[in-house]
Amino acid sequence: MDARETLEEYTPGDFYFATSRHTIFGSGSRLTFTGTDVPALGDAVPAALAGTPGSLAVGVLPFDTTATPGHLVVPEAVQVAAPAHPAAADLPRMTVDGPDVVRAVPEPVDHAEAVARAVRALSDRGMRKVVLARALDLEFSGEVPVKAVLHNLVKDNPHGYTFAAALPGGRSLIGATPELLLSRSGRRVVSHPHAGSAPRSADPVTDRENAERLAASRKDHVEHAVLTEAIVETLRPFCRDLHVPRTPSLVSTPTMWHLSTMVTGELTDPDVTALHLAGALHPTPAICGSPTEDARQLVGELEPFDRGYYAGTVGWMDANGDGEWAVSIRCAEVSASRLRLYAGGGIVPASDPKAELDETSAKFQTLLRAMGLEL
Ligand SMILES: C=C(O[C@@H]1C=C(C(=O)O)C=C[C@H]1O)C(=O)O
Repeated sequence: MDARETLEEYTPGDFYFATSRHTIFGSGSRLTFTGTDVPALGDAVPAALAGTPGSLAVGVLPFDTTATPGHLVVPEAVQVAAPAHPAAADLPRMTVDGPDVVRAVPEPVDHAEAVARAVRALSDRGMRKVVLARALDLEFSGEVPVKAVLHNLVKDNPHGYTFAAALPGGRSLIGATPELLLSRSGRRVVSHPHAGSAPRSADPVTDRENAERLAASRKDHVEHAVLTEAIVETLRPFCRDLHVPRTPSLVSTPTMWHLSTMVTGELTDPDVTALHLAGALHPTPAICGSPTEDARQLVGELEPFDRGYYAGTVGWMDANGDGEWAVSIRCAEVSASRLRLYAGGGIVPASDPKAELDETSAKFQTLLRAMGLEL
């Protein structure tokens, strides 16, 4: 089956994960693992897969792994197909009828106010960074056309990780993220953290200027360094060799510019699985902050919703413990006729509330474009 056929076959409830290496498609569920104890999930999954070569577990971990259950399944059927791109770029766009209602949660002015409070809290509490998110709630007259939105997301995003995964209660998580939390292939591990952002522009001159301003932004480099340091600190004890570029690279998605750092390492103990490592890294300062516990607390104080599976991780693992776990951002949770879309940004002492509000609006574009919406 090629990547295009897997996309045609997809129905909500299936698992779809398109990367530049392959497209993983899982349907049905032979076994389900759910729970708030991530290390226990990390033990149960390889035990269940052992002895069944070629089998995979796929699924999601939430932002708050202590409050919301991780949800993993062993699909009845798994296809590992070729990458969706470049062929997917030539697919026709699917039409998505617009929603009847769009509601910002919180109102944009209140998000900017929360950012201002976060900046004060960082200095009062001696913290380095917190990530604040906001949401858009969309209500459709019928079922949300998840398949069409996924199709357009795949078409629009040649790089990164474009995904759809089942959540408890018949819900789905769909999105296209550029950020790799962790992949493991044998002893080789890779993490590709992203922090520091600027919007893309249809005008090439403005687009270049935005990129150059980001590359030169002290504030964004500070935001990025907090993240990379945390990733390196967590991975170092597991690795006998860790390669960390000295300076971040400028990378882009169709909607955003980012600073990113490709961290690669060699595992000391080959029995440490991809899920184990993803659980150790999560929640990184890309989506939570630093120090982690203080940031988690501040997120709870300032955001008027539960993040659910946004800012968690989505991916797969095989019987050998190899796998890929992407950071679940640029995504939406879908339940029947409702869709909640999330976007957040890292706040550091030098952050400006209006710029942070604009950054979340730009990050919403990944999903909004796939729905044909201009908001
Ligand atoms: C939190 C999000 O994105 C994260 C935050 C970034 C930032 O603050 O610059 C950049 C990339 C992501 O790690 C999101 O898209 O919702």
